[in-house]
Amino acid sequence: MAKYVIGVDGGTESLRAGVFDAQGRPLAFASSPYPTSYPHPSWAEQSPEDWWTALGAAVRAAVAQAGVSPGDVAAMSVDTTCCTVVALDAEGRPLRPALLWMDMRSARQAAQVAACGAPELRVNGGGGGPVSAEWMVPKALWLKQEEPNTYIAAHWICEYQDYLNYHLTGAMVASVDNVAIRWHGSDGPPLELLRRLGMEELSGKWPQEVLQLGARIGGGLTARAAAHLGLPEGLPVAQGGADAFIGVIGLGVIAPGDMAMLTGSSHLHIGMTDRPLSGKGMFGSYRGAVLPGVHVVEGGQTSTGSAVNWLRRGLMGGAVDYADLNAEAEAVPPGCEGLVCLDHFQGNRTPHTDPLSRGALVGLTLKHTRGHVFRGLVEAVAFGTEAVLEAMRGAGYSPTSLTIAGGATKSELWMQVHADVSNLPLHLTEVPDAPALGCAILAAVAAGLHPDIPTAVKAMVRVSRTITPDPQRHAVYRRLYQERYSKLYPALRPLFHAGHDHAPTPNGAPAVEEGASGQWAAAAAEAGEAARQGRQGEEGGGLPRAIVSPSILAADFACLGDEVERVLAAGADWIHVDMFDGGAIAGGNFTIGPPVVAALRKRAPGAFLDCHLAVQDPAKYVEAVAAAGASSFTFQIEPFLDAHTAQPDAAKRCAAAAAGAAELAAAIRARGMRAAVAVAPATGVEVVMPLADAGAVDMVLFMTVNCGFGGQSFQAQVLDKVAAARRAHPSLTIQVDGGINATTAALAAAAGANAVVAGTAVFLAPEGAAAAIGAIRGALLEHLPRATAAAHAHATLAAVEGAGPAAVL
Ligand SMILES: O=C(CO)[C@@H](O)[C@H](O)COP(=O)(O)O
Repeated sequence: MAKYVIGVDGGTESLRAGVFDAQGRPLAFASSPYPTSYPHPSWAEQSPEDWWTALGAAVRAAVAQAGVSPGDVAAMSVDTTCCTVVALDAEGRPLRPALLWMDMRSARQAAQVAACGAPELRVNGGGGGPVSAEWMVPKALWLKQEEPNTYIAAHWICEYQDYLNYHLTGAMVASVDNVAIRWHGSDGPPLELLRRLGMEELSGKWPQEVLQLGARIGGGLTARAAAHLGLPEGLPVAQGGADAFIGVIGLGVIAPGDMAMLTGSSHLHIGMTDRPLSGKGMFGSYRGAVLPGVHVVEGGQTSTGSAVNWLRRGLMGGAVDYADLNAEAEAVPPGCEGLVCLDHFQGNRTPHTDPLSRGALVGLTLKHTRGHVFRGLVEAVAFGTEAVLEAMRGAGYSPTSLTIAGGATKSELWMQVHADVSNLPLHLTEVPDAPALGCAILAAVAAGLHPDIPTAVKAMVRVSRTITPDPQRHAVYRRLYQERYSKLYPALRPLFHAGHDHAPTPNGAPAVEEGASGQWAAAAAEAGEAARQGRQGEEGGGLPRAIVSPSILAADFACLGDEVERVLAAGADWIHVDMFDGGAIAGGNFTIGPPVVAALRKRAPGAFLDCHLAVQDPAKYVEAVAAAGASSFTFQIEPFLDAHTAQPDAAKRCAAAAAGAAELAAAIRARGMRAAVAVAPATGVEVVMPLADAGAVDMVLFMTVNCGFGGQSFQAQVLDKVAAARRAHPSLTIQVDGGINATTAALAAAAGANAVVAGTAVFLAPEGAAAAIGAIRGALLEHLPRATAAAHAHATLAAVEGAGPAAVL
């Protein structure tokens, strides 16, 4: 009878396969790096085909090294990074590279998800969020908003995990683990959440079947997969899950009260409980993420190993090794003779969930040595874990032990300090490769070598050592924690947040997501800059980006800053600022001037301020509006036409108006703003086309109501002008403004508008701004691709026939 099992850990940079016997003893391991990791220079992406290649190489090598015959292998299982999202066609072929878990492009979408207030969000932080850009829904929403063609074409949107299992077995299934922890799906698909985001269709793109860990997938290995791995066709494949959570099984942490602490550059705390819990400062609980009937709580620290690595490499240039640092730190008494450190070098994941928090060394004197600083950082990490545990205790979860794996197990000092600070015994297990062993356990269950996961864990995981806390040192640390460490963050928070609390990043998204490495944070910042300038989707003449710009004319002016923050958090792309001078062109309404724009810029430094000046003499305000911080300056064309009323020839009158307008547009651009021209409903499209043809403006705004007031009815006849402009300019940003809601946005998008201004429908939405923006954006995304595809076809035809853009109107 076949007696060996294969566990595969699909990590961030490589994939590692292990061959184990039914008692969990490893026979061999083999790793295979992904041949072309991060093929895209700016983002965290991976090629799914690389995963497949690496899987074949690692499994073959591990089986060969173990010296077992393929026929002696009873089953296999795979874990992968979680929230590495792929878009596939119906045959499982990737439509684009996968978005790796650490890809932070979806920071704005994460803020949008968090702001929608759906009941499925309640599991985290006692309902207070957060939602990370790492997770499935923000990433899928990013695809929908930024790459709508791919999103629409995707038959499947799923995880790295699901991709491999599909190619192994031919069955497209999801893991209960991923679905519960990162898809908001403890109780089935999060339908209300998706509805509020205007993306109900996503649940149809997800795998329809969700399997328990250890369940057999389909009919086992297909002939193609068997040939690729060198294993028998039909070999059972067991459902796996997220690497860290499968690692928890490999550590034997499955019973209520158990907690695993996975250490590396960061720390992850994953605990089991027999009842659902929710509280401030912790993630979860996730029902059944590992075992049916068991709930999982989660906490984390972003900078732990990376903080000591910063000291050794960053500060000391790697000139000292850890053995020396450990020895020097051992000689320093607990409390480091007055030095207390904060471990938030890359922000804090839990309990504070504050991406702006930072590390600190407080109480330095000239007698402190590098041994003090090293110990201070180790103590800070252990205190940080205590803060995580304290939040969990507050929610009703008190772990009885910590089972530890990863980098911290290499230092006796670290482990003892952790035990002493938390006052919990620390267990180490025999097999440090916990994720691969966790998969092997699931495979053993699928193969029938053990009847269930708890029995398999008992047979395959063994505690090799326990570190017990010292009561005296615990008492010292308890006092230090209460009197010093726990006071550091609240004291320093105002400093970390100074100048940041009001939208440090584009569109209200969090500045730096926890867990983002510098490279990815920089990429996110770069994206933010593109968002601020409204540049996405415009390069290369592609599909123009869908833009929702709430008009503050419908906001409560008594608390304008709060109102703007509210719609930014709800997912607004731009903020539309109507600056009317009270004249005829503004329908007699006198609204706001540059000082208000300056105040908004201060409050929302990263927001795109889309300023529309319905004024008789726009040139007069270019300086002041630029100085106030506007991102774009839209002026009406009518004053330029009025200046040439004496000209009887209509064509000449248009040309003269266009020349004057082009001069103004150039002055606007020279002051660093985008230039746009607006057309009243009664004004013909031919007046502004020369400006667009000459590339003199960045956007054309077709007013769908007469300027002046919000709440008017949409004038559908304007759409003929929109369609004409779109036919001539497939990639131009074309905006409509007035009477816009999800229904009229759909009409406008079908005609070719990609940007919409909506006041009443967003600020006064009874269903909330996030749902309103989501519905409007959904309408744009649904109808825009066909309009722009037709425009591209039309433009191509016109070019082939030798006609210029103006001729195709
Ligand atoms: O410029 C204007 C009106 O003149 C618009 O920006 C309105 O403020 C849009 O408001 P709703 O029609 O969406 O309420």
